[in-house]
Amino acid sequence: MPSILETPSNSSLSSAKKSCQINNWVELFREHTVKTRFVNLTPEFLNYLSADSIFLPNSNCKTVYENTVDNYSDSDSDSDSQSEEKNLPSFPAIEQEIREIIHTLGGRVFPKLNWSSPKDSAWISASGNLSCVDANDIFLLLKSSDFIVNDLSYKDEVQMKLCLRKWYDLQPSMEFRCFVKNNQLFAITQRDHLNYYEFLLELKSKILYCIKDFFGEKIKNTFPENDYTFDIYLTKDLKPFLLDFNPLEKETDTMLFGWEELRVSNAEEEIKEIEFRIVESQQEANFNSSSQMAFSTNRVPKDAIDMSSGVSVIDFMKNMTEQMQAGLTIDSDDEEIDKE
Ligand SMILES: Nc1ncnc2c1ncn2[C@@H]1O[C@H](COP(=O)(O)OP(=O)(O)OP(=O)(O)O)[C@@H](O)[C@H]1O
Repeated sequence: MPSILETPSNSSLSSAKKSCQINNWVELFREHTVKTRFVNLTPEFLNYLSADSIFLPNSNCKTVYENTVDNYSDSDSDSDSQSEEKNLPSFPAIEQEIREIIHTLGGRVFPKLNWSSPKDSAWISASGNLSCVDANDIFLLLKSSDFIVNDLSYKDEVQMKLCLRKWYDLQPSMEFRCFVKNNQLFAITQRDHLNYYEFLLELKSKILYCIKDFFGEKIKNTFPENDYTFDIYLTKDLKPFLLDFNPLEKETDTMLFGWEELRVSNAEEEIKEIEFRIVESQQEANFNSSSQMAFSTNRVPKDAIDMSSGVSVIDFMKNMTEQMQAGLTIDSDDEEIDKE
């Protein structure tokens, strides 16, 4: 499997990389993707995101993370922390815009920048996933993620945006990554390649048919590139929704395919058969999980968490767990994407 995070070899962006920015494609597929809003990010805010240590801006709203740190503060350190607060950056306009968007999108959002979500930092949030109910939830996830660091490395070349998408409790079994070369769909993989979903074996040919149709009717002549990947979510009625585009480049995760297999695949000729891979047994899922553990490089943030109050990561996690057990997790509202 290719490594997901690779430092760009040079700073110029490929055409596909440009087109795959969510702010560049979402309008083209408005009817076929989830509700999305954007916040323009200022240079000051980008500097804050790029700064090494994890700290939250001066703000009125508090996350579980901040409450945890506060719990550890004793009275001697209170005045110190008050004077530190004065030096913290603050972004009231961005926070206000985020609050309004969260409200418009129904109270919970999924955050990402131009290309990436902070999926490697879900562990730090109280919910254990990427759902955010206020601005500080978003800041904490973005500040803790290596994928976001990678997006920020392009900040001098593109206008960086914070993208907020309406939150849905998606079924990982129904997500598929599809590969396009020379404007032809030639391969599809189950996106959650670490789990075996027996029911997919029976649905496989229907799913293939749905994705093939959707590609031909909605994507092929609309997306302005010839080589790329797209991610599809199928509702329980097998209605396709677009989740994401990525360049057909080595930095994109290829799940059940090896990069070399895709690279050498000859899509110059007309594709007669699309290769569709799903996990076919529990043993295969176990094998994929153990390989993922062995080669994983993106599971924890690369920088140690700099907690100025002196709370160790272990104490922090312990306290976080206690708070979660006390009921601070966000409940699912069972909302389905097909109710849109
Ligand atoms: N609106 C949403 N609500 C809830 N979960 C979502 C939403 N959008 C995406 N997800 C989940 O987050 C995962 C990652 O989403 P997305 O592809 O947008 O992020 P990414 O960082 O670009 O990932 P990749 O690098 O693999 O392309 C998806 O596979 C899906 O499970």
